[in-house]
Amino acid sequence: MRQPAKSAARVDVAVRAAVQAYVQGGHQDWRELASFCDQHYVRHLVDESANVEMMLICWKKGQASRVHNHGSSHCYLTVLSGGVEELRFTTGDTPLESEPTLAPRLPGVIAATSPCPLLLPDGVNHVCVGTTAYINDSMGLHAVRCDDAACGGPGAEEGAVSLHIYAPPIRRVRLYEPEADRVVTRAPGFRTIRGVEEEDQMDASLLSSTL
Ligand SMILES: N[C@@H](CS(=O)O)C(=O)O
Ligand SMILES: [Fe+2]
Repeated sequence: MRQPAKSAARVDVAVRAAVQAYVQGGHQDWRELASFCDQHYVRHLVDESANVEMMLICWKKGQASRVHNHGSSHCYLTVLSGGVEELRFTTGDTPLESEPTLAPRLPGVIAATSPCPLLLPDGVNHVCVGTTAYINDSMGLHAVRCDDAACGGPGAEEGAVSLHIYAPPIRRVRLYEPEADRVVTRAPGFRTIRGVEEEDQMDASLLSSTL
């Protein structure tokens, strides 16, 4: 992230203030956009500009993101309902020679390289309602999961809903797949954009609206 520290600090103050005002205001309008999918977590774009994008992510219990980066963006994750667990990873300092490899045939997939670097666990955060977590690529990678352990044990909620603000919008992510020994580059998709369903994204098996 090539951004002066002062400018990053201004973004940080502005985003946190806006999010906290929204949370403290007890707004419920996000519920109109929130819908879940049985197969995987889903992303709903609320709005975007050249500098920032805002989305809701709906997680059923047990659903998780794979280990990923955030395409050089600032990433703010605020839980609106339920709770999620964030597992952090680093890849260590060793530069790794990587070669192109077979990429999965899924929408948005751009390329894959092998091997997958060793993923070193770097902490666990439980993000509860009203709390904001922050990550960028210089801090490492993460995988997020919704389960009963995340916050407060079994609840009546169907799962969790989180509000994500990425600055600038994320156009490419890297997905780390140790089981396939590869790193996949993908353009992330959405289940809905400003409340309108993305028709080509409705086949859950294509993982289009997840990373
Ligand atoms: N960064 C992920 C959600 S999370 O795991 O932070 C996404 O945009 O889909
Ligand atoms: Fe993420």
